[in-house]
Amino acid sequence: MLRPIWLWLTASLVFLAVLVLAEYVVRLQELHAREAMRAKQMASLTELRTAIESDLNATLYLGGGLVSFIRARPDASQGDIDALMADIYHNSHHLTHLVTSPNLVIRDIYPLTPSNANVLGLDYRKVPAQWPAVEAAIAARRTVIDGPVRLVQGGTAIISRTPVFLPGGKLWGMVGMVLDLDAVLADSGFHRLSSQFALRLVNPDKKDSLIAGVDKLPSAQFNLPVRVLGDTWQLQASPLEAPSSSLLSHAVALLVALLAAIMVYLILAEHRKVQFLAHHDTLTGLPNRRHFIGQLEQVLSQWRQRRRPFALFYLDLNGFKGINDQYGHQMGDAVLVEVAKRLRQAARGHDLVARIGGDEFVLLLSDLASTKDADDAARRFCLAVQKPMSLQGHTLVVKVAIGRARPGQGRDDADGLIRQADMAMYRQKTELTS
Ligand SMILES: Nc1nc2c(ncn2[C@@H]2O[C@H](COP(=O)(O)OP(=O)(O)OP(=O)(O)O)[C@@H](O)[C@H]2O)c(=O)[nH]1
Repeated sequence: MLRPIWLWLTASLVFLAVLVLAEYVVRLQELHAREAMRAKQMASLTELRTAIESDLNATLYLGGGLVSFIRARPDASQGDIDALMADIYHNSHHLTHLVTSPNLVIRDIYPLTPSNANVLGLDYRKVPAQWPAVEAAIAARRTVIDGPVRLVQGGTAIISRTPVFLPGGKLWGMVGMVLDLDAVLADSGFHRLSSQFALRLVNPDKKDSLIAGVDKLPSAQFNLPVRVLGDTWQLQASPLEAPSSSLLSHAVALLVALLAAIMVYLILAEHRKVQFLAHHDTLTGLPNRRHFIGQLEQVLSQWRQRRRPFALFYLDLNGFKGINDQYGHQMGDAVLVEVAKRLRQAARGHDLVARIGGDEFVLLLSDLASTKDADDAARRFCLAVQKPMSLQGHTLVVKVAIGRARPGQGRDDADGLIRQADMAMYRQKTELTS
């Protein structure tokens, strides 16, 4: 029969196994949720990157038209160039102004506002703040993006400077475009996404100098290249909200494991109860005939192999029917319980006491040193039962008859030996009565 410790052990194992499995499922779900969230974040940032790129490049490519026009018609009148500059300005969204500087001296600005009119006639070579960028663009023979710079009229801007080389290779001068960076970022959704991400736009070619966004980002989880003409900037981002692990899911996993363990414990406990009832007498709690025969068969098989001595006694109460008749059935039950208790107390550790009938008990002593031991035990059992017992306000003395079976003197199977002991008991009872 299952021992209680096994019930606890099995239930604990089930608890652990189910908990590990449930936690695995919860972790898997969390991982999926995190991956889905990351994909969503990546999609938002890619959309932002594309918006910035297309906005800036579309405007800067329009400037390319002006450069091509000058290259094709270096002798075009200022009026023609002004008309083209106006056209470009009105076809772009975020252009603050355009500048043309033949021979590196600012000649035209569109639109010509009072604030920038005073830079007309400025020679780049004489402005230390601007000359390095102009010189770099000439050396690279391509458009160089500079900025961000604070505009006199407010906001930040980026400046594109394109050197214009005539077909013979001679430098004509520069074409400059000033773009309102704040407006580009606002339209692209940069500020809107700043509520979800710590965002920054940097120029890696200039030691990660900041173009827009937060000053510092210790570990950017997203890094997207933003291509602006020939330059590549970096859009760096880290989500502001860390993915949270759901406490509720872990609590549910724990609960499921606990319920599984409780269910297994109850099923095993019920199974144990059924097993106990099948092998025990409900009144006295002693093993019943079925259990006794099973044990006796084991002892018999050892006896057959090694002749290991054992003793089997059949013990019957005398005049038990009279107790029932005189004091009632309940008193009879109490006597049976008391007898069972006394027999159990008189038995040694590995002796087996069972109740196999109304007032009939059997005793199996499987570890005997000698025949004398068996006689002593029989006496001990009889004396134990025959001591006066006080039950329900009455004092009773219950006498017993006992008989012993001796293997090797008849049928040596379990039923045969029990019958032999029964008959020996019956002989003693008849002798006592007569
Ligand atoms: N109270 C009670 N009585 C039982 C139980 N099982 C059987 N009995 C009664 O026990 C009695 C046993 O009958 P007998 O073997 O004739 O009893 P006895 O009076 O001891 O007879 P002898 O053995 O010849 O001395 C019967 O009256 C049964 O009804 C039980 O569980 N409880």
